[in-house]
Amino acid sequence: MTVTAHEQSKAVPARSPVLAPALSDAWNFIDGEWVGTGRLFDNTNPIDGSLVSRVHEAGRVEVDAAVKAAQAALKGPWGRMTVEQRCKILHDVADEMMRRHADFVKAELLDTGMPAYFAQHVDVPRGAANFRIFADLFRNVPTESFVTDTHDGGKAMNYGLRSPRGVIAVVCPWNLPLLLMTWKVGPALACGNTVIVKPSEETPSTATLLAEVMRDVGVPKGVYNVVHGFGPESAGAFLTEHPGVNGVTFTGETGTGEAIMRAAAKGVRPVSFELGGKNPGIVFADADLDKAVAGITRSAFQNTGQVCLGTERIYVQRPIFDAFVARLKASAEALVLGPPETPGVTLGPLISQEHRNKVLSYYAKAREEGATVVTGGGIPVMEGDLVNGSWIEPTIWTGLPDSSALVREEVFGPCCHVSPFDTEEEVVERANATAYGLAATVWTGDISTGHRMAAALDVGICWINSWFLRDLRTAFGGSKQSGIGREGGVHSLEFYTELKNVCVAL
Ligand SMILES: NC(=O)c1ccc[n+]([C@@H]2O[C@H](COP(=O)([O-])OP(=O)(O)OC[C@H]3O[C@@H](n4cnc5c(N)ncnc54)[C@H](O)[C@@H]3O)[C@@H](O)[C@H]2O)c1
Ligand SMILES: O=C/C=C/C=C(\O)C(=O)O
Repeated sequence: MTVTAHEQSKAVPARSPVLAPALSDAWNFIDGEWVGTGRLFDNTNPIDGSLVSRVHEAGRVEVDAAVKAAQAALKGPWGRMTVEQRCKILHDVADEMMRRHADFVKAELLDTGMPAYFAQHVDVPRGAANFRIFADLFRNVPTESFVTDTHDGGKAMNYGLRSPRGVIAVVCPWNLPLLLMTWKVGPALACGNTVIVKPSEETPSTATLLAEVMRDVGVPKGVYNVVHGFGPESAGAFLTEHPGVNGVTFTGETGTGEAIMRAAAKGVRPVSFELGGKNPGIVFADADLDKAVAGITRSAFQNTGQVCLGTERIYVQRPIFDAFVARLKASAEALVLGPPETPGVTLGPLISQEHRNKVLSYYAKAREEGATVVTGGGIPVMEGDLVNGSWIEPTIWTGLPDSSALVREEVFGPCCHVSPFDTEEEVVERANATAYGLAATVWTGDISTGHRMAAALDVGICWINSWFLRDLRTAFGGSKQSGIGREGGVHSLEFYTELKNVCVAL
């Protein structure tokens, strides 16, 4: 049952109730209005399984309404704004997000259970920065121009003109919901597009809250729309199949990317994909051991291993292998599991019981394949209501061959396999022997080694003596099955705009 705009004005509160206590609803946001459907699914808190909200699943009707609203908005006040006005309003969005920092943190914690400091210092501020950086950048990007000699001895002038691509579908995962959604919405809007966001069914809250922000700062109706639901036979599929969508930007699993690519093939619509990974972490014997252990602890376990850039395959040069494993074990065992706002907590739960079952199946597989369990390997003992959460132990294995599923497949949990290597050539070959190519982190005391490794590794992003250190002006994306295209800085223009060449005979 769709609630009409007229009924909504009576039925729906001025603010969406995402932050109200349990049993509140998360609504779709279409053409500046909250839209309920009566088809509700539960959004639960992974720390204890409690109900966060009931979410209105969008069907074809709501998706179609969102597409029509987004198309109309391209021709309305939004489409007529000057670049300056558009950039100013995106700064207003960022300011309002930071003013409501506590609300965004709370929404993100309820959906994901991530430690509060992570949402406070990474997820939410990066969400705001994703609007500022692209607003500032696109205001100042030149287009190319060439003078051409013509056959008759004259000249012609060529210049580039960029225009928005149109209606952009933004399909998002659950691991860093606000950060990853705004990473797409920021540049899409800065380029003058309109968007329809399909947040993950696991994490609907911050996208809904952002709708309030958009409305409160005066983003015209139809520019930012949210449709809730699942993938196949639900809002995700309906949106990506919709002929009125001019481009699909997606972050998520490689298999889902394949399904979306098939949907986008109809009508030859472009895609921008940030997909899965099985990223190597490589530690040379000359590395600063303290920094390398701290870095790999973050890259393997931060956000309970639910970071696409995380490292589940660690290669350590043989002379320091035993010392490194002992130090990493101590560091993993010092992580503190618990609810987001408990002081000292560094690790939250996995996103859901379903995802925990998947990760635990890999923990079982590691044992079957004869891995040495250095630490972890199971479910931690939690107290009170937390026993109903999707908690899992950070886990380190050694002793598996490179052919093992654990070393080849993305687990997306707080775990890594550590293996010794002898030479640079060997580790490059082993690191590259994967279908994925998202990121790598290399730890070495010799910067020349670092540069050689960066050039030799088949990845879109290579960190040397660092990890997840981001400058939003740089290219971001994966090679091989980890993605299609690059976003970040001016690279985002390639997907979010159409570039037209104008040739003028002089
Ligand atoms: N490369 C990157 O930058 C990056 C960043 C974050 C996460 N990831 C990847 O995301 C995955 C974890 O996220 P996830 O489990 O939410 O991913 P997922 O692919 O299961 O879901 C992502 C989104 O796609 C939707 N979806 C699912 N099937 C669909 C379909 N057939 N059509 C349209 N939409 C569909 C889901 O509802 C969700 O909103 C991991 O593989 C991780 O590596 C990659
Ligand atoms: O989980 C994946 C993290 C991706 C990070 C970004 O997209 C980013 O930092 O822009």
